[in-house]
Amino acid sequence: MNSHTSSALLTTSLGDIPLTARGKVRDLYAMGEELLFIATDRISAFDHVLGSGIPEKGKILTQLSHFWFDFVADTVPNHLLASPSAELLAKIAPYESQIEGRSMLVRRAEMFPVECVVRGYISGSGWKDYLATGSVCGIELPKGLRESDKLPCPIFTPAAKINTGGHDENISYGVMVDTIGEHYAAELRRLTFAIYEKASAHAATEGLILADTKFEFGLVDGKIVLADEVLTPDSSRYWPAESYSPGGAQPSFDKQYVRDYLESIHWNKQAPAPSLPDEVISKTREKYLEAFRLITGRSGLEMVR
Ligand SMILES: N#Cc1c(N)ncnc1-c1cnn(Cc2cccc(F)c2)c1
Repeated sequence: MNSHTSSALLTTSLGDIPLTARGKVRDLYAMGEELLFIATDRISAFDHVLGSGIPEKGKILTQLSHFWFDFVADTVPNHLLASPSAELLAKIAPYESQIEGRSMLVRRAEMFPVECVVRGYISGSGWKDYLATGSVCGIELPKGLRESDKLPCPIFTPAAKINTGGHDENISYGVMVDTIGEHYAAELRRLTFAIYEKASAHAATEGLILADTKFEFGLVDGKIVLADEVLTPDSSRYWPAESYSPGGAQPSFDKQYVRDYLESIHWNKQAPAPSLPDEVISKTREKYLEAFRLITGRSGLEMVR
């Protein structure tokens, strides 16, 4: 066990602000209409939270979300709280040093129960569905695609949120319409493509392929807002363009060291997730910092907000 073992990463509450949701690597605390969205240093791989955290991962990914929320602000409003209440600020003040830079104060939104996934390349669950059916989410694709091939045009491949912590389930656009109605389904699809177009173009200028990404939207005062984290390596597949080679899985920009290590120890995924050697931790941290520098153009981890 090293200093970043998972036991040091789990907090159950922030004072009297109740924990309202816990993901693999994110925690959400709620105080009325204001939420505290905390990105932890936890890292998951192969759907398991590992026994070690990556120092500053939460801060790096939060600052990336801030950057991207601002970058696409002219395309879609977001859930960030412009002015948190004095009461909430007072409540979190004792924890500021623990959560500084890796927390977002956001407005409670009525979240759509759909993950809005857009794919510019065929990979992951999309590749599995394509192999099985020749299509993804009911969208028929050209025959003969190789894994990681660039698609003729980006596709919208929504997924239904599965609250049990399992995999979200790919659904057709028609099912999405049945779930949230034609108006919202069409608008979320339009926004998803518009954000992806802007973000993938920016990533490409920095030598990064944004292969796919997942957005979550909600309603605040009846208006659609972009919520959750956005365009982070945890919600997106980023590939280094210089090593792009279709015909197989691409190296993950941020998690390849972790994946290679887990493969090297022949980790049995039914066994408890192992801790990581310090070298894997430090190299992985460097990859997150590199993504931050490339995407934001900022040399250091100075806060965006
Ligand atoms: N963002 C946001 C949000 C919002 N602005 N209003 C209401 N609900 C949510 C909300 C609910 N679940 N999640 C995902 C999630 C799960 C687990 C931990 C997390 F930190 C985050 C996001």
